[in-house]
Amino acid sequence: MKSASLQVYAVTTRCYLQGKSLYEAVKEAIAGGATFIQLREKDGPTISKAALLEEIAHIKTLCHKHDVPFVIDDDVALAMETDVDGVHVGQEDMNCQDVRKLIGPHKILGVSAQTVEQAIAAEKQGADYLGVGAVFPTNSKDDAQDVSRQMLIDICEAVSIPVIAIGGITHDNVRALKGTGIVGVAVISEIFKASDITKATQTLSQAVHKMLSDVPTALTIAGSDASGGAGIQADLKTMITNHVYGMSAITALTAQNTLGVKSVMNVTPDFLRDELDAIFTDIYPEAVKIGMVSESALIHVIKECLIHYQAKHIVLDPVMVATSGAKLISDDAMNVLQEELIPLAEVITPNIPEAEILSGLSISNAQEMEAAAQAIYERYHTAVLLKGGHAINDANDLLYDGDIVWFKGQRIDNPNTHGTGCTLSSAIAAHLAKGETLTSAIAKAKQYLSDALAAQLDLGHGSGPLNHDFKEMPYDK
Ligand SMILES: Nc1ncnc2c1ncn2[C@@H]1O[C@H](COP(=O)(O)OP(=O)(O)OP(=O)(O)O)[C@@H](O)[C@H]1O
Ligand SMILES: Cc1ncc(CO)c(N)n1
Ligand SMILES: [Mg+2]
Repeated sequence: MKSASLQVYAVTTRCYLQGKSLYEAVKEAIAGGATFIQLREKDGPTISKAALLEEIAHIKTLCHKHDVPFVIDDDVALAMETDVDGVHVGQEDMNCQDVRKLIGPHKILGVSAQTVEQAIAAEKQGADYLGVGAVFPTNSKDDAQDVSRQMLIDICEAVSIPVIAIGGITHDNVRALKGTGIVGVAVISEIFKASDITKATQTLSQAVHKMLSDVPTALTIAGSDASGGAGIQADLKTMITNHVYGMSAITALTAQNTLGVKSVMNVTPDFLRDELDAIFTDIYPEAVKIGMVSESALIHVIKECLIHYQAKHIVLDPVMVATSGAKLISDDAMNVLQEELIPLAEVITPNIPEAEILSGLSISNAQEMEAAAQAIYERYHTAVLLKGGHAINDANDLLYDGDIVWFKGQRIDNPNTHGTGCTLSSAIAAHLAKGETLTSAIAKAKQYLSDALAAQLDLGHGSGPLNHDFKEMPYDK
């Protein structure tokens, strides 16, 4: 069995067929691109044994004609009697080692798993693939246990046999499974509940192919840093090392290095619009990071384009001052940024001085960070990640989105912090592009930043850049 045959795995049900025979329904599903068929009789067969055997023989011939594997759920004896391609068993069914012995080495054995331990055990006992779920809420299986995205990722990493996801999957939500490591999805109602089964399978199949083949994409709208440690350059390095395809709309060129900013040349609003049009009409970014934008005319263009193209997962780093102390935004643009861009963002990432300006409160301890983050949140209704890099003792960042979540970090003894803010915000965007939740994107981004800082690169005469491409020495909290 090839992994490719697991891409669109159709699990049958008689619930919704309304007079159509199961054979007809399977035929339509295969015509629409189903690559695997599992016969499942949730409450036992509703037809006579003789009719069932005849139906199975019929479906088996059809599947073999189209090179589609055909297995039976639970009923090992029936699978052997009908000599189909294999069986699928759950944790409550027969032990998989015993099933493997019964069916022999050549038949397909699929196993349902909900934990890493179950997955590893099933692989050891001879499973050919794993079905993991429920990944979304579902009505098709009452006892289905919820499996988080992280659990799905952990299971895919823990085993070398192919993994498919199951449970509540539709053509609309399948994108969210991107980047988990699965090779396909199993569905019941998305296919068999449809009045046009062929069309529904085609739509699902297209969405699955897109989910499996696309690399995640992200865009940074920011300024270029000639010395490569911050801005666009930091963002693109961050995106590629976090396995996301990065694109850039440059708002300004800065002649800067680790000692400071010598001069700035903004692009024209028309040129920025051309950049954004070129990007959004071709390779659509699944997340957007916004960094340095120093003029209000540029902010207007960004706002219009983000709304026009319905941009998602916007991470706004309200860059005001460079690490070296240089001012990177005009006062007038500051106000426009606050009023026009902050409300569009999924999260904003001010450092302590920026949060003081945005909240009008002074910050000198953790309680004051919480109060300032809450004040900013209440004003703009946008989640706030208040970064603690400018605090003295630690490097704890605070997310306020109605609730408070602290992301704890140890202060790393490294004076080379040029571009930490840019790196953190683009890493968050990269993980959002991969489908992570906001809190898990922030946790992973912070870990990446800590590792890049702990790698102790020491370049330039001032506060130098991070090692975006560290390979070893992961920083252990
Ligand atoms: N010495 C350090 N050790 C560990 N983490 C740090 C250190 N300095 C900064 N950080 C972390 O780096 C991230 C960026 O925070 P910081 O407050 O430095 O942002 P910033 O001032 O916007 O950065 P930039 O100077 O690049 O604009 C945060 O997650 C912060 O906790
Ligand atoms: C271009 C650019 N963007 C952001 C920062 C913030 O550190 C910087 N120094 N330069
Ligand atoms: Mg910053």
